[in-house]
Amino acid sequence: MIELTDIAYVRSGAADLDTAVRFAVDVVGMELTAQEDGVAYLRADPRHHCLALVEGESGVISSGFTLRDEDALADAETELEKAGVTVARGDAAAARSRRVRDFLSFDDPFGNRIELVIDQVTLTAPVRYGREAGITEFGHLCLDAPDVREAYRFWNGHFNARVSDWIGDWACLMRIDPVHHKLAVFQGSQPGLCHINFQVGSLDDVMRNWHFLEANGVEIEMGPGRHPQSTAVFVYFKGPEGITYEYSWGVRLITDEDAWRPRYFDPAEIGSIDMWQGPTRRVHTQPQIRRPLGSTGK
Ligand SMILES: O=C(O)c1cccc(O)c1O
Ligand SMILES: [Fe+2]
Repeated sequence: MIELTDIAYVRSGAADLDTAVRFAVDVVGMELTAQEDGVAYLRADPRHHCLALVEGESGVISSGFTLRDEDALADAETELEKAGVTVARGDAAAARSRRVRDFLSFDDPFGNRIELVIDQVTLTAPVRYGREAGITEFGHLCLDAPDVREAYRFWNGHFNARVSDWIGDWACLMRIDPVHHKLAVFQGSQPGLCHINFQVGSLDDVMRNWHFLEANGVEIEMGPGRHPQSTAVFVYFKGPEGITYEYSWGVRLITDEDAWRPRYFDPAEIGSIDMWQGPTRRVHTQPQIRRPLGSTGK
């Protein structure tokens, strides 16, 4: 069993890097921590970055998760290879580019590129948020897969991911620590990034951000609303390069592991995604860039 200790980052291609960076800083409110070799690093909390925008073809490149140490990394490599998963070690330049000491990459059964990293760099300076959006941390990442049940078998079979709630066969919300979910898989025809979530400090932040987004002509994909699963109040919006962002506040913590029973919500029932029953627009997905394993492509 491979123990994911946290989410680390999303790495994503940007055909128009400057526009994507401007949006991430001026609209989403992240800090641009560095920009070099065609990669822009954005952070929302002490992690060096939780979003790396890589100049080039548009689309998600990989999603990173942290492991405890190098023994855990070596064990993960063995376990995945035993299960028939093709795994590649990152080279020094690729690790440096990710601001991690070492990492492995592999594809999930659907082609989502996953990276397991150790020693992601932490920055000690206070985050200089690009805007006062109230962001407190990188909250969760959500992948697409054509078969959500199969995706759960993968994540639960090899990793410490446990389902917190199902939304039919449409979505699986998984926890790797007490936070209701840090990883989710949504049904989609292709592998890809469904959305990236940032937690904000208060309900007021969600609502202020919603007004800010509307006033600045940003496309609201859904919300403000309240998810019945995590009980978080949310708003989804669309940024450049097909990236959907979510702000949310009030995520449920599952503190008694053994007492929690995953619920099953029917996506066809009213209120199953948004208890406030707001209009449901399709959450946009950023497709996965398919690259041969080992070619980290920066
Ligand atoms: O927070 C949630 O519960 C949630 C539910 C459905 C979809 C999401 O993106 C969520 O974050
Ligand atoms: Fe979400």
